Amino acid sequence: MTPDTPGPLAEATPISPTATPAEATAEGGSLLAAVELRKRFGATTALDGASLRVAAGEIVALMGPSGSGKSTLLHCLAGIFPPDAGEVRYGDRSLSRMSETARSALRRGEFGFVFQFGQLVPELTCAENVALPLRLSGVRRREAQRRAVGELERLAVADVARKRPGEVSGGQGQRVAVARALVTQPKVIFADEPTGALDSLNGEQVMRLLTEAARASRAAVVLVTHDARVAAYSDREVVVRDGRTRTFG
Ligand SMILES: Nc1ncnc2c1ncn2[C@@H]1O[C@H](COP(=O)(O)OP(=O)(O)OP(=O)(O)O)[C@@H](O)[C@H]1O
Repeated sequence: MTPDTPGPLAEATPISPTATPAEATAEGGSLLAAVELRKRFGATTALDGASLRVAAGEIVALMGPSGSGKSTLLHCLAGIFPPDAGEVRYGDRSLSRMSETARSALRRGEFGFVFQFGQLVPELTCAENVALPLRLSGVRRREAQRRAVGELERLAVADVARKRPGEVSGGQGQRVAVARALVTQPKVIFADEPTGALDSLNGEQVMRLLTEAARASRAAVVLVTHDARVAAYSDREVVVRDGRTRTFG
């Protein structure tokens, strides 16, 4: 973004807190909440009392120095690994009290993921990659393919539907990954450095498409980034430092 370009928030559609789906809202109106999370890896303390609340439809950027615990917080929030202490709540459910089967059903059904590298299956076409989460949820092949192509159109990469990930550019591949994260209409999208491997123009495009699509489907986004231009697409920035969150939203 050039300095004279209006910031992305200027043209973003404001979100309404009343859009929160009542059935998935914890006390205090948050969809997802981390309370006093602690996590160690051997002698390293990754999280040291990190807390965060995310409202339905809200886009939150986690920022902070390298090694401060951002990715660990994102992984705990997504139920990918458990905290040693503290609690993650999704609506009125505690992730730590759920079985691993229930947690993975939650991840498949309600969450979407976008990472920096290597997330597309190289043997499948881009459309098949986007259709994959639907197929895993039992959607029939033809319907999954139809919805995948629709999602690729929304991300302006329908032309790569039949190509394999190795045949598309980094920016196109990342849009395909965003399409795959959105195709199940998740309530929360977790994105860890989603533009980290892209140049700034492609990074801006991916962020614009990701946030527009998330707002259109009222999905919340939890985003880890080092880049202030990427964080500018969020509604709120939370700084993680030494395993602690500096704000509690
Ligand atoms: N699987 C792991 N095994 C051992 N140590 C880990 C593991 N994952 C994270 N850590 C350590 O925990 C701390 C927090 O790591 P984390 O990846 O959460 O930080 P980060 O803020 O996301 O960093 P970066 O911005 O560099 O990606 C670091 O000291 C890291 O080395």
